[in-house]
Order: sequence, then C-alpha cells, then structure tokens
Amino acid sequence: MSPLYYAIVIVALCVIIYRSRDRGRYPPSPPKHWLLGNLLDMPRTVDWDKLLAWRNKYGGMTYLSAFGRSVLVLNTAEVIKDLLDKRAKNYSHRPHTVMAGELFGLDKTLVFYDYNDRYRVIRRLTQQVLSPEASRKYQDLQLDVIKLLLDRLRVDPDDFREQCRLAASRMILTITYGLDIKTADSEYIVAAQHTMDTMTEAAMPGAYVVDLIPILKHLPRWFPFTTFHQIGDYGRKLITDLITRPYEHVERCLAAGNAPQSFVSDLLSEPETLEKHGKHSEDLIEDIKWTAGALFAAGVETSFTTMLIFFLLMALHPDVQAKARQEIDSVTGGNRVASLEDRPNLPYLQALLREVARWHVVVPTSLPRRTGEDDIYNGFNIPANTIIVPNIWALSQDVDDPKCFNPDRFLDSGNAQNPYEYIYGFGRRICPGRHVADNFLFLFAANTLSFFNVSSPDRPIKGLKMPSDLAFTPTLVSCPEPFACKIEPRSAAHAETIASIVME
Ligand code: HEM
Repeated sequence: MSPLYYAIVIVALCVIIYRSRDRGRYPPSPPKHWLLGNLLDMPRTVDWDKLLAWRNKYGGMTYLSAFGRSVLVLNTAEVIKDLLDKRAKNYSHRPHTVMAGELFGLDKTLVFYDYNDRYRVIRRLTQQVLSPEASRKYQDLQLDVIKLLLDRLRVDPDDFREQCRLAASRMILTITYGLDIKTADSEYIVAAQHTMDTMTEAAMPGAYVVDLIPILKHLPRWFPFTTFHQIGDYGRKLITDLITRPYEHVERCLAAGNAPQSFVSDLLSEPETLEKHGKHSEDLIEDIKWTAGALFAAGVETSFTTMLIFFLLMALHPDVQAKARQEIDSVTGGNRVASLEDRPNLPYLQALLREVARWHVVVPTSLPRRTGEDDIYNGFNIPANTIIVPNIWALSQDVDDPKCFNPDRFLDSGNAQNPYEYIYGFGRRICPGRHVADNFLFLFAANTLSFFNVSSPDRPIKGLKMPSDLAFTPTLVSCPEPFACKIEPRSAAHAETIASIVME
C-alpha cells in the first residue's frame, strides 16, 4: 500500500474522531436517525406537546441537525434573554428561506431582512411611527373600525369570524395607508386575505422541502413532482400587487395634497426623514413600500386570531365575562363606547386580556431568527446560520395550572410572568406593532363586552364545532378552527345604541 493511502486513512480517522468529540458539545438533541439526522424532527408545523416535551426533557435548549442545517429551539426565558437580548447582534438575523424569501421576494421586507444597516434604518423609522404616543393617535380610526364591527355583529352575529377578520384588515389598512374603511373593504381586503394565507404557509420554517434542502431550487421547472417554482411565481405576483396598489394610492393623495395621516404618508411627507437618509434614495422608498405591506402581513392575522380566541374563551367562561362586564359598566355606565382613557380604570379587563394572550399564544414559536456567526453558550457550540426558534409556547405554559383560563393570576396577588413580555417576541426585533395591537384589542374587548352577551350555542350551528371542542391550526399563526358562538346584544336598548353610534 502506498504512503498516500495511509495518509488518507489517518486523516479520515482524525476527522471521524474529531467530529464524534465535537458532537458532544452541541446542545442536547432528540435521537438522530443514522441517515436523516433530525430531519423528521424539524418543525414543519406547530406541535404543542412536542414543544413542551422538549423543554421538559432537554431544558433550556433543544438542538436539531440534518444535512448540515441546524435548528436551535430556545425553551426558557433565561436562555432567550441571554441569546436574543444580550447577544442580539448575532441572534437578530432572519433565516434565508428559499420559498418565502427568494421565490416570493419577501427578503426585501423589514420582517425578513437580516440585521444589517438597511434593516436598522427602516426599523427605526417604523418604530417612530408606531411608538406608544404615535399609536394613540390612531385611536379614532380604530374606534371607527370597532363601531362598524359592533354594528355588523348586531345585524349578522353568525358571521362573526368573517367580521373579525374584516375589522382587523380595515384597522391595518387605515393605519398603514389612510384608506377609508369602505375603500379598504372593496378594493383590497379580499385579495389581501388570499395573499396572507399563501404567505403564512410559506413562512413556516421547513414547510417546503426546498427550504430544508436549498440545492433543490436549482432543479429545472419541468422536473417531475416539484411545484415550488410555480408556487413561488404565484406568491411573488400576489405580494407585488398587494403592496403596490395601496402605496400608489397614497402617492396620488400626497400629490393632490389630501393624504390622511397614515404610516406611509407620515414617512413620505416627513422631509427630515427622507433628507436624513438621502431624499432620493430609491432603497428607502422601496423599503417604506415593502414595510407597509409587511404591516398588513404581520398585523392582520395575529390581531384577528386574538379576537377569535377572545370570543371562544368568553363563550366558555360566562363567569369571567360577567365580572369583566360589571367592571366596564361601572366605568362607562354601559351605554357609551369605551376608549383608551378608560383603560387604567379597568384592571380586571386588562388581566383578562393578558390571560387571553397567554392561554393560547397566537405565534407559539415566534418568527424564527438566524445566527450570523459561530457562538458558544454555556459550553455548547451554536454554529453560524443556525435557525433559532423561541419556544414561546413553553413560556406561556410556565404558570400554575396552565390549561385553566384564570385572569386572576395577573391581578396583584398573582405572580405569573406578564405575557406581553413574550408574545410579541424579543430584543431588537420585538414586534413594532404591539402598541397598535394592544390598543385595538383593548377597544375591541371593552366594547364587545359592553354591548353583547357571548355564549356557547346549545347545539352545533351549520356543522361548526362547539367552542368546547377547541381545535387550533398548527400553523405559524395558530388560529381556532371555525366554531359556533352566540353573540347577542345585551338588550334592545343596547342594540339601539349600537345602531346610533355607527351613524355618528
Ligand atoms: C396580537 C397581535 C400581534 C402579535 C401576537 C404579534 C407577534 C409578533 C411576533 C412574535 C413577532 C416576532 C418578533 C421577533 O422576532 O422577536 C412579530 C414581529 C412583527 N410584527 Fe407583530 N404581532 C402582533 C401584531 C402586529 C401588528 C398589529 C403589526 C403592525 C401594525 C405587527 C407588525 C410586526 C412586524 C413589522 C414584525 C417584524 C419585526 C422585525 O422583524 O423587525 N404586529 N410580531
């Protein structure tokens, strides 16, 4: 045998020994298949039991790897803080996804940008126009949307699911583009909804095999059993249409001098903003346009889902509902619309909303992140380009009797962690729409309870599930499956008040 042969054998042995030593230094992981590694464990949909089991079995971190790709699930508040807050620079990137990012074109939006200079500029501007103070300026718009919702619920309560979705869409479209409610309805909402469904599915890490094995994207379009090129083209067209039409509407209004206040008009008409970043920067204009679209994508489904969970829980817990209503009545007299100014006087309602947010977190695995560089944490290797999945679900279950719906746990005597510290994500990428969402959901909850009784029907309606059947979609934004719910004005006088306020 030649010396070269021996040299190759020795090098190969060294590599095997090094790699087997190295393997022990990664965070704990479920048993690996000899060929597929953890491919089958990779989160393609949300599996609540597995998320909890991993936390219980592996502690702070669960590490999955297959074909050179790695996913790290962060299971505790401490690990999340250490990595996403304290090491934010390395942990604030987003994964490069082939389907959602490259093929749909979403890697041009704030939500998908890596943590780079371009991201930081648009993020700063976004925070500016969605700050707590700025968000309060949208109260009147949000109240208009809520009043219309109350009226629609009065007229056609069985259609509550669609009406909640419309209300969330109207709210985001009016805030983002200053569209009046009717224009928002007629021109944009239906198309936008379809786009959202396609995008939500594509954004789930691992939902498409091409994201797990990116080299597949080079397969030719005619290759049998592959549809991702076609789905990509379709998604890209939907999204481009979605962001371009309302944006051009604002441009036309600005040119005519009659643009109402909105996210886009605030940014475009703010000379200082544009001047500071180079007035003619095409990039910045492009970023504003795509970020406006991203607000719709990120804000509608999450808000709508929370509204449904609220109705579901109110139908299941008449005692909690009655207590909250009594508190609201004591503040508003039960005959006027509640506003944000009433919030400090409604502590039970605030606790109730926290418990709604905790009881079924709507984004149970948050939006995934990506590491920019290799890291070592608590002695474990975390390679560059690892996809980071914050296990928000596990955090939400870290309370006494987590399945029990109990707003009291958030009153003074309780010691449960405030869910607003985790449901909106973490660190530098925390949800910038959280103040808008909080305000809207408060106005929604206070006013629906003020004017309606919510209850469970005696028997299934139109084949829909009963609220007690409780089923949720295992998707990035996890929504209750369609359920029946009785929503009735509290009295004839309440119905009249609703009809009169919507005419105002
Ligand atoms: C109940 C309502 C909502 C929930 C639970 C929610 C939750 C989240 C979560 C978990 C993230 C990921 C943060 C991270 O990576 O750490 C996020 C990001 C984001 N959310 Fe929300 N969100 C809600 C409403 C909204 C609304 C109303 C808007 C827009 C007005 C919005 C805009 C965004 C944007 C633009 C991002 C991406 C931020 C970035 O990557 O820098 N969200 N949201």
